[in-house]
Amino acid sequence: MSLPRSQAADTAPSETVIDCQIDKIHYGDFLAVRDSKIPIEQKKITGFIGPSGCGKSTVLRCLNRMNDLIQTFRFEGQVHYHGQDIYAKDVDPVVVRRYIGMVFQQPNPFSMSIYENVAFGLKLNKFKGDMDKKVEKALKRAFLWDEVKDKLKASGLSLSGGQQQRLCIARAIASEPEVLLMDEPCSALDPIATRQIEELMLELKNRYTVAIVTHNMQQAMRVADNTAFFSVDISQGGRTGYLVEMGSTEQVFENPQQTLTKEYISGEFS
Ligand SMILES: Nc1ncnc2c1ncn2[C@@H]1O[C@H](COP(=O)(O)OP(=O)(O)OP(=O)(O)O)[C@@H](O)[C@H]1O
Repeated sequence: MSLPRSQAADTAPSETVIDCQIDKIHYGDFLAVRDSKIPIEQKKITGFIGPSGCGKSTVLRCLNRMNDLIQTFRFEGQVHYHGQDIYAKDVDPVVVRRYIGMVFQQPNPFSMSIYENVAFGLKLNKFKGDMDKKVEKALKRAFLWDEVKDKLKASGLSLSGGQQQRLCIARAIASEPEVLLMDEPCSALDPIATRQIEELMLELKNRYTVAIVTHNMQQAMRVADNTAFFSVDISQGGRTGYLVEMGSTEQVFENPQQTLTKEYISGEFS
């Protein structure tokens, strides 16, 4: 089974690559997210913002079925990747994650060499071509090659936090996904490493479609083309996240349509 992928050269830049319609997401009996429609546009960075617990990470992880690994997780809705529902019965989540890769909050290189970290997914996918070339290309695209080219056999864990996160990005892009999901990729990093990752994201969007969860609104403003603002509904006695509004980052920050968005943004900036 394979999933369709964009022919980048002959598609318009604003094509929707992932169209996510969430009706309900439960963890056990807990309704975590409801009624949210989130289109992810090709070769753009989409930022997810909102208060703690509003479901940003849950929604992001839905986009490549990463939540399937949680036993209590239940999804009602559809996530269409180029029109194909990735939650359909015959779709293998492992294949989904080959097209839609993920980078986590804590840099999590494997306890193996820098080279092996990048080659890991390729070996898993039984890549038969020139591995050295692939590893070099991924490390170059992750802006890490110059810093590690003379120590590829050193442990990935010997790198600094920022370098480890760039290594994880290299690992994620080595198998050429189309979409990269990033769950607060800078939250464990200092300001300099954060800035490097932000610059890298801006470069990556020339080749990849990116969605990022961030707590940092300035970061969303710096990197995101589109922004989705989520909030928490406590009206029924629960704490259920939902999408309040989504649009271009400029529109959401400068001309929000919803009072909740206005209040959240002005609260953060005043
Ligand atoms: N594995 C899980 N089991 C049970 N509940 C969970 C699980 N993961 C998340 N939740 C709950 O789902 C809701 C949404 O969590 P999520 O982590 O997606 O929110 P978030 O907006 O990313 O939060 P934060 O900004 O604090 O990281 C929260 O109430 C959280 O407690």
